[in-house]
Amino acid sequence: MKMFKPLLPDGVFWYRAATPADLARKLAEQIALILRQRLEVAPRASVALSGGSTPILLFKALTQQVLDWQRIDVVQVDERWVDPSHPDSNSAQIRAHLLQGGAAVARFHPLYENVASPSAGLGAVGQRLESLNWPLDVVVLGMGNDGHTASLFPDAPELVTAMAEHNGRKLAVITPPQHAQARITLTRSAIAGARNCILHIQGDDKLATLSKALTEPDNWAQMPIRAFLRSGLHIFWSPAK
Ligand SMILES: O=C1O[C@H](COP(=O)(O)O)[C@@H](O)[C@H](O)[C@H]1O
Repeated sequence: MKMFKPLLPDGVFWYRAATPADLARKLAEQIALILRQRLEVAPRASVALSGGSTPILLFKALTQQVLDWQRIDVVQVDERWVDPSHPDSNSAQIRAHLLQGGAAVARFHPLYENVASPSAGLGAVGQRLESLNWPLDVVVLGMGNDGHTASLFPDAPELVTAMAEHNGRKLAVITPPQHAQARITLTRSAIAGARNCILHIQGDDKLATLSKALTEPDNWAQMPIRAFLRSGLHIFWSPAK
């Protein structure tokens, strides 16, 4: 099993664990610590969570954390435009694995509305997010092996707008040509503006993707994750098993 640490830019922190479960525990502790510290100085604290397969163990570990959950805002990094009963729904995963037990009282802000398309739902979802205190306190990103993060896909026609650095918009609709489902995602500026940004990845394939992304840091059009591989990022990695 390879467990090397890639050569990271200055100010990028690296954590690794022996298994995905250990990694999830370590990361949940770190997120809870940040949220508790924030709650000492602010009435509420926020965490934005990714979808896909990687974060499920994290959700389960996070739900075990002792936190004043009533004062926590849970946001999605991105969502596939499917009904919450669909197995690909990222919000359904958060509901099933995180918003349980003590964490059930957290305030959840799904990036979904029961309308035909993300374009039709964008206004209502955006309005919901306006009630949050910005910037977000913690954003936990995932990464696909095509270099996408959130739903910022390399080949999406909306990518340039969603990646605009000083785009005042927090959300973008994304229609990745390779995927059947349209998406809604936090924009680069909403993610990059967060107080804490974490990348959560597992397995040698993701490590290889990360190493590739680090070779051409400015070329985010091919691998949007590159825009976030910068000082202040905390990367949590473990082998896949
Ligand atoms: O489609 C998505 O993929 C990425 C990575 O997912 P994973 O299954 O490889 O963990 C995820 O970060 C993103 O939120 C999700 O919508």
